[in-house]
Amino acid sequence: MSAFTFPVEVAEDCPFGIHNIPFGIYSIPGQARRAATVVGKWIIDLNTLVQNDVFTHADHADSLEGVFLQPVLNDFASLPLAVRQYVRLTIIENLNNAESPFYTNVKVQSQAFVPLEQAEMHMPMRLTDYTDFYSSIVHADTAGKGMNFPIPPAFWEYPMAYNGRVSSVRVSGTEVIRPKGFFLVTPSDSHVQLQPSRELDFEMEMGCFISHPVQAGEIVSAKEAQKHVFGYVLLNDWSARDIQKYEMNPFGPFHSKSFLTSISPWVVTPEALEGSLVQPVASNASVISSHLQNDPNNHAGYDIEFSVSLSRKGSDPVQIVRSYLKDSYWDSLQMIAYQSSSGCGLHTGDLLGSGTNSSATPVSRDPSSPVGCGCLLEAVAANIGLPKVANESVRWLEDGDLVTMEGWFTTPDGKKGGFGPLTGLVVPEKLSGE
Ligand SMILES: O=C(O)/C=C/C(=O)CC(=O)CC(=O)O
Ligand SMILES: [Ca+2]
Ligand SMILES: [Mg+2]
Repeated sequence: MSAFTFPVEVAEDCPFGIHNIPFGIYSIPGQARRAATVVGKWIIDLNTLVQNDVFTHADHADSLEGVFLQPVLNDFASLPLAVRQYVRLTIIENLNNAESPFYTNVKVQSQAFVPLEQAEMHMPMRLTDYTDFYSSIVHADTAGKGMNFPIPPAFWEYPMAYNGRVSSVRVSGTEVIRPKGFFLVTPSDSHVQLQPSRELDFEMEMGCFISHPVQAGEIVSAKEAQKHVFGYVLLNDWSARDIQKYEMNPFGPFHSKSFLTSISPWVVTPEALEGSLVQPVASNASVISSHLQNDPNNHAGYDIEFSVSLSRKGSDPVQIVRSYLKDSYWDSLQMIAYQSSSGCGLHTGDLLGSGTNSSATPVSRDPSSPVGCGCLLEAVAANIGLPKVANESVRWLEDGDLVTMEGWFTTPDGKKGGFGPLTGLVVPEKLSGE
């Protein structure tokens, strides 16, 4: 028997309580990748639950055969919402029942539970498309000043976006190789040179994975978009500001953002976020296209607290950023609606980045407290002093910096839930031949 006993122990600071039940892809040495959820310090292998008849619903059980043996969650994500909700609720019910096979069945006990620290986490989805949006007024205003782009009129009309590079989206823990790009070595130079970025940055974002496709030619309204959401991950849109400043004229970002985008491995469902629903985002109260207008009773205005911590030269991590999703001007349902507007269609596995999540930084604050900037560019542009790390002032990311993002919310039982950490270690650029 495993040490998985009733009642499940979930530490105060653990992101994975009984009502979170995110979905992810894990492996242990010698075994293929497969689907799991997580509670406390335990991975729960989902196919083992299928094989041991935990999911018995007459309408849903058949569709779960083999689905959790896939190396990505796309097949699960494309199942009807009722099936996915049934899986989550059945797991919660079993966790709360001392007589459940989770605690009493020898096979389930010996095969379903894997200590989290023994598992390697992988990309949860096979990505089909990746779009990154622009939804924070504070970010658009402050970072815009840093880039010499005032907030454009379109910002207030729809959630603006650019197309990202699918193959550059990688799971948490992937090293951040310092990117190279073209920019002036000194401002007086007449030509740019290909060189390693000196202004490497992070962007604190949330990613939304699509479940049911939107057919080509079909426009989805924000009011109808919820049924296309599979779930959410944390997303770090690593950005090279020197490359970006040169290349974003007049096109969108290219090399400055296409080297790596990291995501957290656990996909948190909209159901887990229901305890965090607050009011619809601010754009709903202004004049916008009717198909972008949210249903006040079915929107994605969640109260999620984000943080970014930085460790430099192996120092203790220092929380340098704290921001809130509720400060966004646009929500993920409006992003789905806007993405669909051209008739391009959406696919199971499309990833929509929220855009940098920033909140106001109080004018007078303790210099050691985190700032609201969702990226370093904002702090540089607005001359906001970040808390010191390893007794040093922070401007841009240095080789050896470890960046950790977190996102916390309230699960439907009123307890604290989280995404789990999203990390990336900055390593030097590769020299030719390496
Ligand atoms: O021009 C700016 O203010 C900056 C634009 C971006 O960095 C693009 C982007 O990734 C948008 C975002 O994350 O909000
Ligand atoms: Ca971004
Ligand atoms: Mg990126």
